Amino acid sequence: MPRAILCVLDSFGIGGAPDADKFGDMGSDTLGHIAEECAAGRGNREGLRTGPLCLPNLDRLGLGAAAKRSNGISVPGLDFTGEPVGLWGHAEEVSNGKDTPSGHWEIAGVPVLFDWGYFPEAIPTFPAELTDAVIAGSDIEAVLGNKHASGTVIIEELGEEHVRTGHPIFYTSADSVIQIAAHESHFGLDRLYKLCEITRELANPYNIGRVIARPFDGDDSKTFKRTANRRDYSVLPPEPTVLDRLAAAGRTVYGIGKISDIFAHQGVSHVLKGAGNEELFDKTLEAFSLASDGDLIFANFIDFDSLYGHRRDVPGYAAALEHFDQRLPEMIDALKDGDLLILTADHGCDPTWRGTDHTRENVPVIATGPGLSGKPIGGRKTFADIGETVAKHLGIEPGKHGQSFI
Ligand SMILES: O=P(O)(O)O[C@H]1O[C@H](CO)[C@@H](O)[C@H]1O
Ligand SMILES: [Mn+2]
Ligand SMILES: [Mn+2]
Repeated sequence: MPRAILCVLDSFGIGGAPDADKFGDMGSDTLGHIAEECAAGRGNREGLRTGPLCLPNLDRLGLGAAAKRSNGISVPGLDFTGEPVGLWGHAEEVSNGKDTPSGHWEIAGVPVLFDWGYFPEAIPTFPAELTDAVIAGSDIEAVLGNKHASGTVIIEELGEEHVRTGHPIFYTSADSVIQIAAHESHFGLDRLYKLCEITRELANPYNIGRVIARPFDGDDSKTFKRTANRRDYSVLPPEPTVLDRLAAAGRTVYGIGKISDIFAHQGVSHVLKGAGNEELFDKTLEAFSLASDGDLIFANFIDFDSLYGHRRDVPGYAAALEHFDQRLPEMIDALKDGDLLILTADHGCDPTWRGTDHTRENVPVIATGPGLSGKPIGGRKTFADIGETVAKHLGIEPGKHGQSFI
C-alpha cells in the first residue's frame, strides 16, 4: 500500500481524443505538436533551449509509447526503443467539458456528466441581468471587457482604463468561468476577493464552474503583470471524490498548488502552495517527507497550462517539460517501497492551436514505483481509472466510476 503520489501536468495532452471534433479540436496534440516544432528548429529560444524535444526520463517510463498508442504517430525526439520501465497508456475524458475542474474531478473518480453553463462568443458575453445584479450587489459602478479574452492580453488592452475609472475587467473563455481582473493596489485585493464572492453566488443559477480573481500590478499597459494572488471560487464536485473517500477513511490528502481550490477545499487535509512549477516540485518532495502509509499526495503543475499553453508559447512549454523531466529522478528516488507514482494531465492546451483555449485530448497515464515492472495499461475509457487505481492501491472501497489498472 504505502502511499500514492498523483502528479497532474496541467494541460499536457497527447492527442487523439475520439470526440475532439465536437470541440473543434480534431488534430490537436499538445505533446506531438511541441515535439514537431522543436524537431523543425522552431522550438529554439536564446538562453532557454534549442533542438529536438528531450524527455529521456518520461520516455523511458513510457511517454513516447503512450503517445504513439493514443494517436498513432511517433513523437519526434522521443526515441526510446526498449521496453518502457513504467506502466504506460493513455486515458480518454468522458466529462462534457475540457476544463480543469472536469479533468481533475474525473481523475479523482467523478466524471462531470452534466453540462456546465458557458458564455457566448459575443460582446457583451455576460447576460445584462447578471452584470446588473453584480453592480447592484457590490460597490462597483460598471464592468469593462465583458467578452472572451486571453487574460494577459485583456489587462494590456483595458488595464489603464480600469485604473482610470475603477471599473473591474470581467472576461471569460471556452471554459465555464467568469474571470475578474483588477489592479491590486488601485482596486484592492480584498475588495477583488469580495467582488468574486458576490459574483460566485450570483453565477450559481447559470451553472458556472468557477469565478476567478485575477489581480495584477504594474504602472501601465506595458508593465501590467498578473500576481500570484489568483484565487478560484469553484462549485463542489457532484459526488464524493476519491479525496473525500480517503478523508472519510482517516487518510491524509496533501494538495499541492491549485488542487485544494479545484476541489472547493473538500477532501484536502494539508495544502502546500508554490509560485510556479519549480516551487511546486519542491513542495511535492516536501510532502513525500510528511506523508504516512495510506496517504495521497496530489500535485498540480500549473505553469504548463497558464504560462505556456494558453500563451501559445512552444519554446516555453518545451523548456518546462524538459525541466520537469530532468527533475523527475528526484521524485523517483524519493519513493519508498510500496509507493505508487502516477503522472497524468487534465486536458490539452496545444500551443500551436488557434485561439488561446484548452484542446480536447487524451492524456498520458504513466505510473511507476519500487519493484513495479513496466507494462502497457492500454487506452483507458475514463480518467476515473486513475482515481480508482489510487483507491485500490491505498486499500479503500472502489467507487462508482472507472476501474483500477493495477
Ligand atoms: O487567459 P487566462 O486568463 O490565463 O485564462 C485561462 O485561465 C482560465 C482558468 O484556468 C481558463 O479558463 C483560461 O481561459
Ligand atoms: Mn487545467
Ligand atoms: Mn487552463
